[in-house]
Amino acid sequence: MQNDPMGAVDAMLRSGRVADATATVARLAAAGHGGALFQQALWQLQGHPLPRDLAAARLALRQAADCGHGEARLVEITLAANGTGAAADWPAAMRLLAAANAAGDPHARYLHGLLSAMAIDGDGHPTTPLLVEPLTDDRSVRRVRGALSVAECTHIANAASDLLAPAVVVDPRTGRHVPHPIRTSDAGVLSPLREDPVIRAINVRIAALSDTQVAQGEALTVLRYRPGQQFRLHADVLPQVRNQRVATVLVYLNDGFGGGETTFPDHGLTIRPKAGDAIIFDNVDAQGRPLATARHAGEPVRSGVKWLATRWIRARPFDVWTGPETA
Ligand SMILES: O=C(O)CCC(=O)C(=O)O
Ligand SMILES: [Fe+2]
Repeated sequence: MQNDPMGAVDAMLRSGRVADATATVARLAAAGHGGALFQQALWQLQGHPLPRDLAAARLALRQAADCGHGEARLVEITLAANGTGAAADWPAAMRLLAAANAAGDPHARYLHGLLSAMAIDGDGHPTTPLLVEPLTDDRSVRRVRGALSVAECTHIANAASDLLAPAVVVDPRTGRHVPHPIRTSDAGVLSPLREDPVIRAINVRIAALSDTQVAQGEALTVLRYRPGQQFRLHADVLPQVRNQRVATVLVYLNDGFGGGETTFPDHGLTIRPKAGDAIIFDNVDAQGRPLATARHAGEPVRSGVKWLATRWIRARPFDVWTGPETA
């Protein structure tokens, strides 16, 4: 136990001694223990058991990284790129990534490889315009073929794979979780902690494709549909929110499965998923009123597994930490 003070902290948490655990971590962090600094940063990012303090988390990560804590270094790179706890600083994130790569970190090397294959400038913005093809006469549904590479699609699916959970809603009568009536797929949300520079650059690309700012996007959500699973006919607009979902970008992460088409019945439109293709559609009209014709469905998957990433885009910048319901 003496050699592994963080093991003792785990034991305290398991036995419900939360105050002891936070006090021990605070003491170790003040003494410059990398693992404790990293733990403190994670708690400050999650907002429990410590209050959320994104700027303090960044400081703790910096100190942990200086102690040679490899995971802290990777999280610091992620947050520097996506602007958590400080303004987004792509060049700084790239310098930190290059240093981690030079120090032999295999994950940094992998991320660096994916980023090197992207056509992006020194701020992580796409340099080559992608062709946006209208799929409806009113141009409210559009497609960009090959918006993402196969390697990028695989990276997104892998980044969410340990987060995937069945869709549930709370039954107002019993208070129990019951299966979601509309969507039966599993989902995982790539919060800023998971929005590494590769995913950040993809979110910036999605913003460019949809002519929006990256800050308007909700966290990228990955959906996985197994045979029989579907997203029944629905609209993406939310009831009673001030900051409405004005547009949606879907990216198909794979293909080769049976079924799983995206349909817009009011447009008579059926889209066959192809890995890397992005579908962009408006959920509201020019006055900001919900567009009835934006109703759409993910048809049941008949065979194989369908993977998709969704970015719901708000009218104004959206704080991903406060969650979709409170915005
Ligand atoms: O799976 C699909 O094709 C549709 C997904 C969808 O409607 C959504 O993510 O909002
Ligand atoms: Fe949808």
